[in-house]
Order: sequence, then C-alpha cells, then structure tokens
Amino acid sequence: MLLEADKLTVRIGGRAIVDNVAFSVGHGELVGLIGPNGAGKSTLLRACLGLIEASGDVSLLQMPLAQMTPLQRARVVAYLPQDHEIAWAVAVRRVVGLGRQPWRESGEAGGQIVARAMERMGVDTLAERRADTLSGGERARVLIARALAQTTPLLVADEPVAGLDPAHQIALMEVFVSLLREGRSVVCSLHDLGLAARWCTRLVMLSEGRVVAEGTPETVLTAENLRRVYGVEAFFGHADGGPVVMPTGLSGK
Ligand SMILES: Nc1ncnc2c1ncn2[C@@H]1O[C@H](COP(=O)(O)OP(=O)(O)OP(=O)(O)O)[C@@H](O)[C@H]1O
Repeated sequence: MLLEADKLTVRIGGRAIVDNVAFSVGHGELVGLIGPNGAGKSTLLRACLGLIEASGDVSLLQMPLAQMTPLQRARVVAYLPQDHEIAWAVAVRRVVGLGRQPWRESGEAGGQIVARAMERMGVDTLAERRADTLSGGERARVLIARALAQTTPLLVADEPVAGLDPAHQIALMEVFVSLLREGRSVVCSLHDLGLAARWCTRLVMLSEGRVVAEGTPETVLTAENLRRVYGVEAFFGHADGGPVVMPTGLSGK
C-alpha cells in the first residue's frame, strides 16, 4: 500500500469532522474521494499527509507517517491543495521547479523533469510568465505541474479540476491515468460525479466524516446513494465505452 490510514479521526471543537475512517491507496489506483460540501474530504486528505492533527494510524509506503521527516514525506507524496493561489511574482518555470526541492538536486539537474511536467499540463508556453498574472485555470494547471515535477509515487489532489474548462478537465484525468501506467497512484477529491464515474478506478464516498460507500464507480454511484448522500436524482447511461452519471435534479421535488 502507498497510503494506509486506519481509525483516522479529526476532532475540531468537540466535533468529529473525520470519524474513525479507514482509507487506503494501493499501487496503480486512481481513487476518487467524493461527498457533499463539508463531508470532510479536505480534512481527511490533510490528515493523511500529517498537515492537521489527527488520531489513528497513517502510513506511507508501510512507514508510520509520524516517524517520517518532512523530506521523506515529500519524496513519497505530492499534494495539490484546494486553494490554487499563487501569490509570488516569479516565473511559472520557477514555481513548477519548486516541485524538485525535496530531491536536493544541484543546478539544472531537474530542468528536464520540470519541462516535462509543464508540457504535460500544457503550461510550457507560459514558462516565462509571472505566475501571479495567470488566469484561475492556468494557475491550477501550473500547481498541478509543480506536483507532477515532484515525481512522487503518490499524488494527493484536492479538487484538481476546480476552475478547469471541460477540455482541460479531461486532459487532466488523462494525465492521471498516464501516471498509473508509470506505476504511480493518485487520490483526488471530486465534485464532478461524471468525471468520478468515468476515470476513477475506485471511489470512496464520504458523508459527515464517515465512509458511507466504497468500491467501483458502478457500485458507489447508485441512484440510492446519490439520493441519500447528496439529495439528488441523476441520469445514468453509457457513452464511448464508459459510464455517464449526470445529476438532473434535487430529490423530493
Ligand atoms: N479548522 C476548522 N474549524 C472548524 N470547522 C472546520 C475546520 N476545518 C474544517 N471544518 C469543518 O469540517 C467540515 C469538513 O470540512 P472539509 O473542508 O474537510 O469538507 P469538504 O468535504 O472538503 O468540503 P468541500 O466540498 O466544501 O470542500 C466542514 O463542516 C467544515 O466547516
């Protein structure tokens, strides 16, 4: 297992925001973390990375997270936070280059990896642009490129498609799938159930801090689960060899 969390609980102000969750990511998996606003997705991801205080067990590549140095963690997992802000007035190439920091390379050693990451995210043409002048979607893609440049076995991305247009959303999911082919794994939180259905190898559905369904997209994205957890009705179909899930209305209306 790349990431294994058990009995993970995050308490804030006396409330369990993540409540006794078991969560794991194996090799070659694209795990989609889904659930309504406030379900605890970001908190769970942050707890798995040691970015927030939590009780329970977390290990990365079988090593207890608590025993790992920040550098060891940074060589196993790259994290794309939900907030896609870049406040620095520096060139895009330098922002993406920050992904190489855990590898402590000298000089230009990581240059090719940075160039490849920018190319993969379609931001190579922006390499010399000041990062704080980019559009929201461009910024998001630059930060994903930075995470890719970290060349970790695991990528944890919190709402990576937020702010991306449909073509860039699909292109990003294709990049994730290409990472799986390289033996890397991805876990991402998603609000777009259509993308979750089509691209993820496994889904974990959270509600009120607990895992309420887990498995293949077909087993998790059922009419009953969508009604119970999100309060929506949905259209289910098939197109181009893959499942289609499209919320169509609120339940009970
Ligand atoms: N530091 C905090 N103090 C108080 N409440 C918090 C704190 N952090 C998170 N919460 C609450 O915990 C719950 C889960 O938040 P979290 O951001 O993990 O949800 P989420 O599933 O990622 O939501 P969204 O889809 O809206 O991004 C929310 O009700 C949130 O208000």
